[in-house]
Amino acid sequence: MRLSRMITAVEAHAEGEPGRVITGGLPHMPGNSVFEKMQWMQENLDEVRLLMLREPRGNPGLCCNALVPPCDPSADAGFIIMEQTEYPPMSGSNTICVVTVLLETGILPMVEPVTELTLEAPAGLIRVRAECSDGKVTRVEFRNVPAFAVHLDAPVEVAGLGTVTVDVAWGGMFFVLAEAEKLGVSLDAGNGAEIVRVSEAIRHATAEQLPVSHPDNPAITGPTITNLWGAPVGEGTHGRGAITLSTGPFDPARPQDASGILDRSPCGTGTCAKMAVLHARGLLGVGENYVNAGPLGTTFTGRIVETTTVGPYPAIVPTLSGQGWIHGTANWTLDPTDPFPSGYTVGDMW
Ligand SMILES: O=C(O)[C@H]1NCC[C@@H]1O
Repeated sequence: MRLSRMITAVEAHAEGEPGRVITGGLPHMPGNSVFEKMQWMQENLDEVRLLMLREPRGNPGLCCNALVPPCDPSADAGFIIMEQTEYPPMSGSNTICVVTVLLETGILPMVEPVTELTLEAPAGLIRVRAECSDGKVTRVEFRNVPAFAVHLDAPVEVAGLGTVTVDVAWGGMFFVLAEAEKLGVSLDAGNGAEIVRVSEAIRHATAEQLPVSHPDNPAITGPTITNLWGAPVGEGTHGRGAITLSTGPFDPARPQDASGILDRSPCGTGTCAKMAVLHARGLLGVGENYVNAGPLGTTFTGRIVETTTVGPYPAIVPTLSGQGWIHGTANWTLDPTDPFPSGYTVGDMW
């Protein structure tokens, strides 16, 4: 066997959303922060993201993370997040997967009943409190980067839909948010194909008409991801969301061919963006919980712990919690003669 790559990974999911964690096999990535390492990877090693996320080693619904040494001396580990069309600066489900893998495989020591640690994400330092019992991480709560709304009730012209009223908010990624009922879109998981088509059209139009960038890091732009939200349906929940991740480019001339995938979890950064919008509208206060349900009925619990500002925007500091589960380990390899060194996609499911 000849190998040009051998990548070890632990397969995990957070409330249903898969987040593969690469634990070995990648070269040193230079940079003075995990954000810079992420930029280096994007420019020099993007084939690894494609290799891991595309077929035959991946699928449209997969997210992936690379563990990297942190640059900030106060951090215990660093991680670069990879999704189908971007390197998100932060991600809730991926943070939960990374913490679960770090502690349940012994990369970092687990202390029961609570392990406290700090991760360096591309978006910054993330303080984590993991509840642990009998060697299992039973809940991961993290203090997210500050979340804020940039646009509230902004009109966007969307091909095929007309004028759509949207919010644009940052929760670790830049989201465009719209109310599903006003669009006549059912949030039932069985309606996933329509949710994805409508969401991609809205995201594309919003990115063109209302482009945004992060005041503290203008290299972070968006919106790149969509949150169609609705009224709660499950007991003890406060809201419901269907988050669409793009899986390919959007062609405005062929909106019916839009390719995207629903987050299987309630989406941690999407929940934080929604909380920032609710807070900006005076509908969610400091100390209040927001339990958000995703397409599988699983939940993430958000909580506003304090307020702050980011550039010109009033912001909230949210915590977010949920659980992750390891469901496999893998040694992914690449034969130097493999004709698909970056994997492949086929239009039937991408
Ligand atoms: O939980 C989250 O924040 C994410 N899940 C997949 C897309 C986002 O990164």
